[in-house]
Amino acid sequence: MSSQTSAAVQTVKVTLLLAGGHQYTLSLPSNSPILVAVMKVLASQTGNTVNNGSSPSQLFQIPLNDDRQALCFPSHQLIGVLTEPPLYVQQQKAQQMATPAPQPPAPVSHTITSRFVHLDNFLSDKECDRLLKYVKKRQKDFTSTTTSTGQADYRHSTVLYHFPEFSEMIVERIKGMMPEVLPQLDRPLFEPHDIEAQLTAHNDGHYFKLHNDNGSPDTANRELTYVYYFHNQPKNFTGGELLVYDSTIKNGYYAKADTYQRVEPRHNSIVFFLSRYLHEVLPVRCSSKKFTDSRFTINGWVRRSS
Ligand SMILES: O=C(O)CCC(=O)C(=O)O
Ligand SMILES: [Fe+2]
Repeated sequence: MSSQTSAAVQTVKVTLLLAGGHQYTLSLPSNSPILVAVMKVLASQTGNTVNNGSSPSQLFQIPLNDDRQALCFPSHQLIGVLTEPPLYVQQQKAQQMATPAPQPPAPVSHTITSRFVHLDNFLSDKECDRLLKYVKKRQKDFTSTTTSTGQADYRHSTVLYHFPEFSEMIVERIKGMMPEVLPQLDRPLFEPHDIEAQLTAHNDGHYFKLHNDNGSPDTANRELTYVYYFHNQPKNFTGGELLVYDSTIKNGYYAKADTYQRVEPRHNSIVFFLSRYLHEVLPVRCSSKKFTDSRFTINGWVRRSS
């Protein structure tokens, strides 16, 4: 599991001052990769006493308004940054930036790579054993999954909705991980309004086709999806990888790109990603067809208040 701590992370109000007198204000975690990139660009521009246009421009693509919009601009349009509380680029770093090795220009791409955080060893060995014994005992309580659209053949798996022996512990841990996970997904810290949890089993031939997790009015405030993977040892299925698709921006809205991030359902690992990302679960092959050999998950969603 990542050892990153949250102690120094705070929300920074950032106003981007752009060429032509434009400005945009957004809130970012102080360790946001976007904020770091913006400050680096400024520092590197300071190093060129006269900006003769020789330094390569990069394309900034910043999600705004809960991802309903994106602000895109080439880095040479960035004139200054107003931060509250004040942030200063360290002088030494700025000087290092001032003499950069020549770099090839960054390719201008309209594909936005989807971010995800995948952490191993989420539970202790003892907890995993207890969980595997628990699912075996509850096998008869699993029911077939459905989708909100009711579309047949869109999803095949079984699910257990009520499992307080584990769901309460998992939800508390997920909550405690928010300060570590959100900055890595470039999202500001927020107090979760609710965290849902369900226990799923994918056996032979099961899958979940392309979907997002917040596309209906009753799911619209889902911000993060988490999936905790576990299975019998040795593993007795193949497939079942999670594909998280990248995005492009079409007419100011996010759309699916052809590229994706592939997540292996590793035993005792947990993955976090934005619920708006399109994703799918590839078919599972489990020749024994035994329930206990399934690809198991505890998965759910972190909701914000509105
Ligand atoms: O099992 C997985 O890897 C993902 C499950 C999923 O996408 C969902 O339940 O919405
Ligand atoms: Fe999903």
